[in-house]
Amino acid sequence: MCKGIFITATGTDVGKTYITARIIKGLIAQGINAGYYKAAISGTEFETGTRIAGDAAYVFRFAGLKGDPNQAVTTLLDYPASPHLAAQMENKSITLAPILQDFDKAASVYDYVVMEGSGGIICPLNLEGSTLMLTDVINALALDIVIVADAGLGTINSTLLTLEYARSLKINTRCIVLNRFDKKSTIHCDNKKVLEAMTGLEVLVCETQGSLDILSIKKILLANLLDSI
Ligand SMILES: Nc1ncnc2c1ncn2[C@@H]1O[C@H](COP(=O)(O)OP(=O)(O)OP(=O)(O)O)[C@@H](O)[C@H]1O
Ligand SMILES: C[C@H](N)[C@H](N)CCCCCC(=O)O
Ligand SMILES: [Mg+2]
Repeated sequence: MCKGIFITATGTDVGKTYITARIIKGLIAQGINAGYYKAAISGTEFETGTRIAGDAAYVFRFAGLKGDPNQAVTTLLDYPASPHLAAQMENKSITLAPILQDFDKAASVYDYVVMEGSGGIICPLNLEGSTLMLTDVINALALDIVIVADAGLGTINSTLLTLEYARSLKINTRCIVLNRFDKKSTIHCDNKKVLEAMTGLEVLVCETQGSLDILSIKKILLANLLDSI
């Protein structure tokens, strides 16, 4: 039975891909057949005339995943905007069914799927006709989430807002990861303490150019796997 986790963040460019890659690599190092999936990538790159889903390519390369990274993404969009807008610009319509099918396909290949979100927890995938929000996908897949947040000033507000929004939609948060964490920073260390106290969640850290230690991986994810035993 496939288990999975959804990696969201307090916004775009916060480190979802960076952390996702390290989670998958850490799981594979534990002998778990883990893989990657993303519903929509906006802001593709071109290499020798081929459109590349950059996030997926980075994760496949870093975690040593086999196959075509583009196949791990349902909708590839060129323009670096909210997926709903980037899709409109290409006359595409992002709908739920293909996402659920592609996640199930990933679940048939891997024992554990780490799904990366787009932007932050509130991200429109389609605002024309049938509205589709990223949270609709999280709920349809019944996935827990990990919230990636910057470690610095402002993260108390943005992390708690993200958490409260998830809770308002009955989405379960597994833990928080403070990214670009500097253990010498008074603010970063206090942010970790405050968020632990105010949320009751594990607050893990990843330093700049750093990784997640295996204890963190076990705290976040193996608990999921243990649930299924
Ligand atoms: N801990 C870190 N140390 C060094 N570089 C980092 C770290 N976290 C993120 N980065 C870099 O910062 C940039 C943004 O990170 P990333 O691409 O993971 O963000 P994202 O949340 O996935 O963005 P998007 O919303 O576009 O998917 C990337 O170049 C990434 O390699
Ligand atoms: C283009 C960017 N790198 C991401 N792929 C999409 C970010 C969506 C942000 C939506 C918003 O909150 O305004
Ligand atoms: Mg990303």
